[in-house]
Amino acid sequence: MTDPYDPAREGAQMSFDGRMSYGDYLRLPTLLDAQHPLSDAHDELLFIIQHQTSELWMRLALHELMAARAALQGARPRPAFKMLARVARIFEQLNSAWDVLRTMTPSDYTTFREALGQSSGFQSHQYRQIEFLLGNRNPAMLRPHEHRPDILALLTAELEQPSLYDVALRVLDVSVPLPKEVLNRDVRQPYAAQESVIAAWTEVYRAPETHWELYELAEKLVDLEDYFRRWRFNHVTTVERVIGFKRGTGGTGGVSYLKRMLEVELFPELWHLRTDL
Ligand code: HEM
Ligand SMILES: N[C@@H](CC(=O)c1ccccc1NC=O)C(=O)O
Repeated sequence: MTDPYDPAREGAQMSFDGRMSYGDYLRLPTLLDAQHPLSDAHDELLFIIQHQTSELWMRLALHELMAARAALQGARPRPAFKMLARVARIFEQLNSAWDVLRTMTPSDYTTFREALGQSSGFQSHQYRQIEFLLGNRNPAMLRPHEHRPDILALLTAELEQPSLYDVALRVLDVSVPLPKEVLNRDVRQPYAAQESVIAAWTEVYRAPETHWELYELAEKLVDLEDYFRRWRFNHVTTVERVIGFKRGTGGTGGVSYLKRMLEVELFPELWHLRTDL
């Protein structure tokens, strides 16, 4: 009879006394001690893990987006393209995650919804920072964070900086000059589409071979927004499936609020230019 396989014979490390192990490096004790359901409902753990994993992916998305913006500001477009492509994939990951959550029926959710009180994804500061960074800016969204000066400071600092799209427009301006009002706008305020910007991006799309990097930048942004729109759509559809037209725990109209958010255009001119190309 042969001995059972022992990975130690081929060198697998088996002793972690005084050595950093997998769990040490990944801080698993902290990570796996952060799930505290407030009810006895079976599905509450799914709900918690779904949100915690989403927040982890959002953390990575922010890391990539901030680096991509810095790379564009530093005239390093190629590393920025790589990071933007990764962010689109992160959103794809978040999109697939809805398939797991959708296994929770309205009957399952009502067993613990009351335990959530007035908490809601509406108060996700990382989500709000992603929106602000991409260019969907509304200072009113700072208010739910007023009780947390540290988070408020992060979000306010984000509003003070040009958004990813503001930076993309400055890159565009180097080859296709834009009006001063576009470049010197108050970056804290919501962005409104401009005819002059449509005209500038149209030049890029009419001659991709002349403006190859701008063309690539534009398509990376469109790709990212495409995935982001799918996330919003998956969210609102799941919400309607699970709570119908009830008001949200965060106090908004629920589905009506989320449907309104479907109309947001992050990089409006990149979509508008296509009609007359
Ligand atoms: C059964 C599952 C879910 C339900 C019923 C639900 C419901 C809602 C509702 C009704 C709102 C509107 C705000 C309010 O009044 O509460 C909202 C906002 C939000 N939810 Fe969810 N949600 C679910 C899952 C998720 C998941 C998995 C995430 C991932 C992080 C998420 C993130 C958000 C975010 C970021 C907002 C703010 C959106 C914005 O302001 O544009 N939600 N959700
Ligand atoms: N707004 C949801 C509650 C909810 O989904 C939620 C609650 C706490 C933490 C995250 C949540 N997810 C997204 O909004 C509701 O109205 O049922």
